[in-house]
Parts: sequence; C-alpha cells; structure tokens
Amino acid sequence: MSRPLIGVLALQGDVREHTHALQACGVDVVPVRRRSELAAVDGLVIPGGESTTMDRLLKVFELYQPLRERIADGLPVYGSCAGMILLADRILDGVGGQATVGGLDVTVRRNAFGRQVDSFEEDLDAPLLGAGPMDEPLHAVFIRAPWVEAVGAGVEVLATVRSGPAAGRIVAVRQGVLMATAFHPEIGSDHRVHRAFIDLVRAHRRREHTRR
Ligand SMILES: NC(=O)CC[C@H](N)C(=O)O
Repeated sequence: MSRPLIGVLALQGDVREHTHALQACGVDVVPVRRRSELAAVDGLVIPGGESTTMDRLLKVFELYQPLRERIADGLPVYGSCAGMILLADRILDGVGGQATVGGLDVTVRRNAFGRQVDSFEEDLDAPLLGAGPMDEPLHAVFIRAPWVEAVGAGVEVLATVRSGPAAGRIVAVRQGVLMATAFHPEIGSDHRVHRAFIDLVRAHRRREHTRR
C-alpha cells in the first residue's frame, strides 16, 4: 500500500509544526484549504491556534459541510488544542455563536486552565500514546488550553493531568478514528502522538482496503 497522505487544515495556527512532525514520521503531508484537497487525504490534522478564528475561516472557505461529511464517512482526524475544540460536539465558554465541526462525543471547555496558568508544561502518562509505565512520560505543552469536561460512552480517555489544581482533568481522548489532545505535541521532537494518529490512519486504510 502507498504511503498515507495526511492533510493539515491550513487556515490558521501551527500548520508548519504539524507538517514537520508528520513528515518526520514518514508520511506525505499536504495543506488543506479547499474541498478538493480535503477529498484527497487519508487523514486530517486540525492544528492548535485560535478556534474562534478557525470557526470564521471555516465559514469563509465553506469547509464546514465537506468536513462534517468526511468525518461522518469515517475520515480519521486528530485535533490539537483549538483542533480539539473544533472536533468537540459541545463547547463551554465558546464565543457567542462559535460553531464546531463536531464528531467527538465530548464537552470541551475553552481556556479551561485559567489566566495564571495560561501556558504550562506537564509530564503525562498515556500508555495508548506510547507513554506507558516503562516509557518516558509524555512531556506536554499547554497553551491557553481547553480540557475535556465530559465524555460520551464511546470515548476513551488517553491522558489526564497528574497533579496540581487541574489534577484528573482529561486532556487526551479517542473515539474510533477521531483523536484529540489539549496539548501541543507538534512542539519539540517527541512524535509519539503523531505516530499514534498515523497508526490509526494506517489501520483504517487497511480495513477500507479489505472491504473493497
Ligand atoms: N493553543 C491553542 O490552540 C489555544 C486554543 C484557544 N484558546 C482557542 O480557544 O482556540
């Protein structure tokens, strides 16, 4: 099978960092701004940035409907930070009228960690992201990050905050081929989260292939 082609939604945010991380994992990467580009990819990353800006641009570029259609059709998508907000079915503290693409049966609170800790770093345990008891913990960078306040029955929790006032808060989830983290694994050289997503994309492609 050919190498998977992963798109990075390139309306705003840290598109370049995700592109580099994915390329380092050995997949082909394209920026996605148009419906035709979206149609060609085997998986999509929605980067961190500002979800309210991306919401506006998704409307301008008329991408909401095609994105929702592809997700309903089983496209694997990974959202980081603002991308997590955009994948959530429900948001708290959104700016009036802010929409989401949806697909992930979770409630996400925007800017949940509050002002004093707008940005912070934490080591996380996340066995399903390659950070099990015998591995290096996942060093996670949070920048005005959301957290997941509630998850539906089909959602797997991949990581929670270990300590401090936000201890126990959910910061990484997966539901089928949809994955999201409140933090930014595209910063730095640890690509375990991207590799976990690429594994999802590969497994999904194999399933599709045998079905045809
Ligand atoms: N680093 C980020 O992606 C921050 C997310 C931002 N606070 C938002 O609401 O979109």
